[in-house]
Amino acid sequence: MEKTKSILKAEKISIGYRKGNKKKVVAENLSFQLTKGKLTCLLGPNGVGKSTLIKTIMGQIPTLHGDILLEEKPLTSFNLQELSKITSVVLTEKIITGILTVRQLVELGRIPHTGLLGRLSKYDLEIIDKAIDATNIQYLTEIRLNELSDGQLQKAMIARALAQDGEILILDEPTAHLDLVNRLEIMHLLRGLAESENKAILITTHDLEVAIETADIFWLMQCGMPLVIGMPEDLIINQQMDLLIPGKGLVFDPISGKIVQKDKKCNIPVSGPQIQVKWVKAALAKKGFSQNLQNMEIEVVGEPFSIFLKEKEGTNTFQNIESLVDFLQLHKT
Ligand SMILES: Nc1ncnc2c1ncn2[C@@H]1O[C@H](COP(=O)(O)OP(=O)(O)OP(=O)(O)O)[C@@H](O)[C@H]1O
Repeated sequence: MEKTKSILKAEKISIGYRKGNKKKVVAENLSFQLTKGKLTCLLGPNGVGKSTLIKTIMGQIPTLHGDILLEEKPLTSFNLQELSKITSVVLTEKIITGILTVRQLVELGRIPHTGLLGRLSKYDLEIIDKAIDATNIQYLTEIRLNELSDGQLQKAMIARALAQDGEILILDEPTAHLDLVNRLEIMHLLRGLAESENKAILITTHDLEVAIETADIFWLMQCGMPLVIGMPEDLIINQQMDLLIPGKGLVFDPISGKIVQKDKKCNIPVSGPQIQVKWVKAALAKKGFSQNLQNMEIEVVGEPFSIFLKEKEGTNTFQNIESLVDFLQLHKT
């Protein structure tokens, strides 16, 4: 299959749950396609239906309306074993089988190909080694799962999914319990794997900033609306990131790529080296000094770090941002 061809697509489907003859529609009019070689991130507020969409794409729950096409055929025409050869899934739930070693976990990824009691062939062992190498966990192979950190466990789970060797990899909140360094590492790893292994990778995440840095494609999901799809940078320029923030006094700041409080930008003139100016302004904005410092100017000098607060009455000098903020709070509020 060509590198950029979509492997899975849907046109105006509805998703949700059936109980008896009652339907609960979670979202409708959803159109999308998953492309090999790309990392796609599904983002949206809590409860909007991301997990429901993921479960539908995995074939765990049927659509309420319309078909999902996998390799041009309806998803419903595949049985579970066929699906597990094409789609590998990493869910958020922690695994209970903590006594397995990392290598044994990765070997489980071959079950769709070997059967539950099947022996691993030379080819299976090659695929397992490749998955371990691709996720950089060679040093962990003999460690038991209950002795791993959350970040290491997540990598082992990704290696298991890679060993399954499907063309689609789906991960539900793969960075949920991780610190910033591990979140970035996992997302860069997934981004690299999408390209080097030519997988279509779909993840759900609430980690907007890390996702902007690493994703090829965003699917933005919002209540009652079709998915908004595009490269994160295009969506930022087209002012569509605010769709992720329903009110609550927050806005997406297209300059920093972060969600910030409305009216918390600092408009006080601050001059000096770029980094120092950025953080002086950030501290003033955080403390609410956005526009209310009349007839004042701030000059920052980098070496040695000094801040000059210039007013009609004279200039005050500070050696750090904290003392500037303390002074302003005491005298200007
Ligand atoms: N098994 C189920 N039966 C009926 N309704 C369900 C079921 N599972 C989830 N829902 C409902 O579907 C809606 C969407 O839930 P879903 O878990 O898909 O949202 P989400 O976007 O993944 O949320 P979060 O970001 O909090 O994980 C919610 O109203 C939820 O209560």
